[in-house]
Amino acid sequence: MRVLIETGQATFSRAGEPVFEPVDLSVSGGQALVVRGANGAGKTTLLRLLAGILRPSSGRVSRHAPVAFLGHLAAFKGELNCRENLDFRRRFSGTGSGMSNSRALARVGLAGLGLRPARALSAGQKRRLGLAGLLVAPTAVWLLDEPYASLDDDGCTLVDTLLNDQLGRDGSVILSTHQRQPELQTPPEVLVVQRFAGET
Ligand SMILES: Nc1ncnc2c1ncn2[C@@H]1O[C@H](COP(=O)(O)OP(=O)(O)OP(=O)(O)O)[C@@H](O)[C@H]1O
Repeated sequence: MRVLIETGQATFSRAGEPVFEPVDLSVSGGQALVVRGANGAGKTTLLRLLAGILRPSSGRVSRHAPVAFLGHLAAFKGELNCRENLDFRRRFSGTGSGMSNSRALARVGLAGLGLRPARALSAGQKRRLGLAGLLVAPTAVWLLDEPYASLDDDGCTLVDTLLNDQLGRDGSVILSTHQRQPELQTPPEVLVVQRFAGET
């Protein structure tokens, strides 16, 4: 299977010091990678590096396919309603056509909330809207930071289903999680991010 995203000895520095020990990873279509590590180890930083939001201060990050990043805080405009946010996401991503708004909202359990401003959604509903964003603008690589956060049991099962669907389309998923191990048809690889230990 084709490699969709990879790194070679990649790290990111703040104030001249690497956040985490250099990371080598390679994820192909149909593969999932779970990123683990202690609080502050650098999981979010690594995912932002993979997304291209940050640039590596040493080593390399190579993206061979379009990526979507879903962070802790959903990147939605609070004053826009759910449908408008999904329209924005679709236009902004420029990727191929995905689900319609109404189908995506129904898929994530937000049917009937299309006209509600994003700021008026509960924490879990905001996470679900983020998932809908992945469905309206499909990409080969999903980078998900704590995708189970704020979700109820049904929401967590929904995440697992969407992950399995993505892998079934030969997409890739890289996700961080403290809460639970994803229940996937093919067991994911695990990468433990190690906080930079300093020069020895
Ligand atoms: N904008 C920033 N400015 C300065 N330091 C930052 C910034 N963002 C993160 N850090 C620091 O970088 C380190 C890694 O943070 P990061 O959020 O990547 O960790 P994490 O592994 O995702 O943590 P958690 O499990 O708590 O979510 C931490 O020490 C954090 O304080």
